Amino acid sequence: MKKLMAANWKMYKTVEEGAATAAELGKLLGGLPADREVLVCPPFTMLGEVGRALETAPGCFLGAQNFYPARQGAFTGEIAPEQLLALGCTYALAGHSERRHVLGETDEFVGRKMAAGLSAGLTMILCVGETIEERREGRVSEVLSRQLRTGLETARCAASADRLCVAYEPVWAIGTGEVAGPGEIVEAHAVVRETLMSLLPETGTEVRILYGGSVKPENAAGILRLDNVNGVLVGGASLKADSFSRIVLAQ
Ligand SMILES: O=C(CO)COP(=O)(O)O
Repeated sequence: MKKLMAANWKMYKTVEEGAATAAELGKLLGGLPADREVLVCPPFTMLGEVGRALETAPGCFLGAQNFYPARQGAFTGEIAPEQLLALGCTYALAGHSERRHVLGETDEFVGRKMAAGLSAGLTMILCVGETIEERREGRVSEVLSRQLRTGLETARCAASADRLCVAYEPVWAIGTGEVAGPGEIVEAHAVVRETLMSLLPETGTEVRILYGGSVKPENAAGILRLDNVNGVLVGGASLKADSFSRIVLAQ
């Protein structure tokens, strides 16, 4: 199973800055090891330019951070999965903690996005993770299995392992510099794996599970060696080509 090294640029960069970072990244990743794949999820505005800059970089894919779960229609300000595919996107995120907690997306809405994205032909990354309060209350596995169950409920029939990934991103580790400890990551990824195996008995063992939350060049190699860690989803440290390429190549 190839490790997926994913960048989430969130709401950062102008078109020019994004294109320049992607071009630099393409050069730095010339010798991408055979067991790694790279994904860049920039803001909508620069999908075309970033896609073009990464076109010649082998093993690099383009992803969207979000979309609206409908084919087309009167949804002012929204973007459809088909419009992303037409721009060269093959991946998209759903259920990121910032969308759940800042933008109020519910488990049910995340489930609709998973179903719409998968049936349109995108590879979907379902993001799950507990808040610090939920962890203190001992509710990590309850929260993760609920988010996975509702996220995949309507999407299950369309979810083949090669077009589904899960990202475990503890909310308290995102953008805080406080990376989860190895024990916490292994435990949470085991819960995700078990839940996937019960929801998708045929393919649950093959779904890649990424870790996200304060991944840096200094801690990436250690995280990537942990059980059931099949890649990383990187925010802040993915914004500079140099630091993201060091994460991508970390051994
Ligand atoms: O939210 C994240 C990736 O989706 C993680 O962000 P940071 O790497 O900045 O903690």
